[in-house]
Amino acid sequence: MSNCSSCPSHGSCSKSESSCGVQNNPNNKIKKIIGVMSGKGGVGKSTLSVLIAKALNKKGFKVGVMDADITGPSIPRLLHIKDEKAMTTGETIHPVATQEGIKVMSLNLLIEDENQPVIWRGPVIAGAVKQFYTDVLWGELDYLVIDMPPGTGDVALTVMQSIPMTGIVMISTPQDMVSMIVSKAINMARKIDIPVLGVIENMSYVLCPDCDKKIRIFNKEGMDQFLSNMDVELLGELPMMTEISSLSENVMPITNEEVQNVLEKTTQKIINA
Ligand SMILES: Nc1ncnc2c1ncn2[C@@H]1O[C@H](COP(=O)(O)OP(=O)(O)OP(=O)(O)O)[C@@H](O)[C@H]1O
Repeated sequence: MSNCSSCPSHGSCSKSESSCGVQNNPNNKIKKIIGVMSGKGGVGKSTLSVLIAKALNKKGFKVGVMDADITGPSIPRLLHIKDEKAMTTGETIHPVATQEGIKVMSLNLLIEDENQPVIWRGPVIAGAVKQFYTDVLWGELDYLVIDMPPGTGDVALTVMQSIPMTGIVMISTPQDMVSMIVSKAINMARKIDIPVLGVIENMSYVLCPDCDKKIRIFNKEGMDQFLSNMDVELLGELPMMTEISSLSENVMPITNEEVQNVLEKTTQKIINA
């Protein structure tokens, strides 16, 4: 059932209640929904979804993470809850909460063996993601961070059309092919009228362990050109580093100053969205 008063887009939406296809669960009060998207797989979407959620949680906000990457769900591992299972009562699914209180829903929290593949066709996957919005008891949240499915296909489109998103943070890496595909994702978001809050360039450089020099493997000019062509803000550049790649094994927060700066700028942008 569509319910304008409980919708995160209430007040900024041009649709009437009768023309709205979004189903809001009346038991949930979610203030803002932020998608983390790329268009290209393997660029760090899930990693950044977790880092952004943790940064918002550290600021004292109530945060949830929805793992909409149904065929490659990695959020439970990254948040150290891979052995937990979500409970269901009737048609309601209860999210699993992390130690710091972040509520999480992922297909891997519903299946017995995380190593089993999900061999479903697009519409079934899209239906599962919609259920993560309508049937999960998120309760009161300041922010729901959605780790978007990779690509700009059917599932991403359904998520973007059926969940009222406040904005999208795009993740890219400094490679020509990636920025071309990320441009498609940015154009897709704009066509559906979802604001793109900015781009995080992940794996931008490696820090020399001896002299701290930034070693850039890819051409930086290509990224500058991409940002200006797409008229999109750069939220920051993240180094390629072990502290980030070992997020699923390491429970200690990442202390690197550059990572902190990128997360601070991103969370401020989300808070002001
Ligand atoms: N800045 C970084 N430094 C080092 N490793 C990183 C960094 N960002 C991501 N990785 C690693 O790259 C791999 C892919 O990251 P991640 O799973 O977050 O990408 P994704 O875009 O969500 O992928 P998929 O599309 O498959 O879901 C992971 O092994 C992750 O640990």
